[in-house]
Amino acid sequence: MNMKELVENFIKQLEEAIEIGENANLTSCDKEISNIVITGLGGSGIGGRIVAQLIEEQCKVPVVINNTYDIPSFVGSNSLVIASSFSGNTEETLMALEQAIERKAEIAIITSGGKILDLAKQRGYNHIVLPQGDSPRAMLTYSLTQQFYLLANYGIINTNFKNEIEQSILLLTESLEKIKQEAKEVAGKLFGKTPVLYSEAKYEGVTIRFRQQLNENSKVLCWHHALPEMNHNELVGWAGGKDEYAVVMFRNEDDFYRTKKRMDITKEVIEKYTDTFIEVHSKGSSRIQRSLYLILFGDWVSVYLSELREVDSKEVNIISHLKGELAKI
Ligand SMILES: O=P(O)(O)OC[C@H]1O[C@H](O)[C@H](O)[C@@H](O)[C@@H]1O
Repeated sequence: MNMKELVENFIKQLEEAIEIGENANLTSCDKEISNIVITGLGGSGIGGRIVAQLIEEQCKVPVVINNTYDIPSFVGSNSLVIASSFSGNTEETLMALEQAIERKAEIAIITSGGKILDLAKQRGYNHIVLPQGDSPRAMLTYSLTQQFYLLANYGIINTNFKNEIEQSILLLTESLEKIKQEAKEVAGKLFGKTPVLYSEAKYEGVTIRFRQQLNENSKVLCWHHALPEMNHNELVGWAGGKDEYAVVMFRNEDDFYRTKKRMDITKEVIEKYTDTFIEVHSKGSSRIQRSLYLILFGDWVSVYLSELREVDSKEVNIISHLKGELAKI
């Protein structure tokens, strides 16, 4: 499947992801979990980051997102370490996992195969197996959904997420044509420019996902930042702004009221320096729904922009080259 077909499958994947989670064979643990580390890279790390933000209101223990070889020194026998790797062979994730095992953490794994699945089976760790496929970033629906199932298994969150994902499926199905149309328009405005992506802090994971998709699918450089922090540094940097930069600001009905005002003022400031400032308003009655809405929107923008740029949205040859070079060491 090409990337466009994979993005086209987003809603279907979500349905399948629920089924996989429902049928997962998970065991509970007696330990009291005092902290959680979600470790993974790229398309497999971002699901954890987004979910960590989505559960903020009900999760009573700290959740740390880890995107590197090492794990934080606080990880110990009362930690839950969730390792997410679609291929199951990403070296950073495997090394972080080894350390978590040495520290006797509770381990849970999300993967479609590879070394990590072998390890999970050998050692009897809780694991959820995703369907085979390619491009981990096109499998986000699965890895994100399974994060919820694992967290619910350990009693970290309640099971309301299932209903929320089902509601999201309805919302996305209803909104799909509008999402695609708006995404196409936004891609047209981003074409030939450097995208700059903003959102409120609690939606930063979703904005990072958008950046990653523009990087890998559209093959463009871009950056992101979140409010209010952006107001305390980057806003000043806009003195060096120009029309070459195109801003996309995600706006959500649950953005904090003071931050909404900040967004309005930020827009007024930035519009003095660039003629492209696009506001995208999410839809949905919950944060899960709004997040999935924006993720799908961003995925479509990345595909449409790749078409305008006449690049293959799926290939990531440069990453394969990098991995090849690393394999020689
Ligand atoms: O999910 P994994 O197999 O661990 O892959 C993690 C990352 O690896 C590579 O860098 C891919 O090009 C990325 O698209 C992917 O997200």
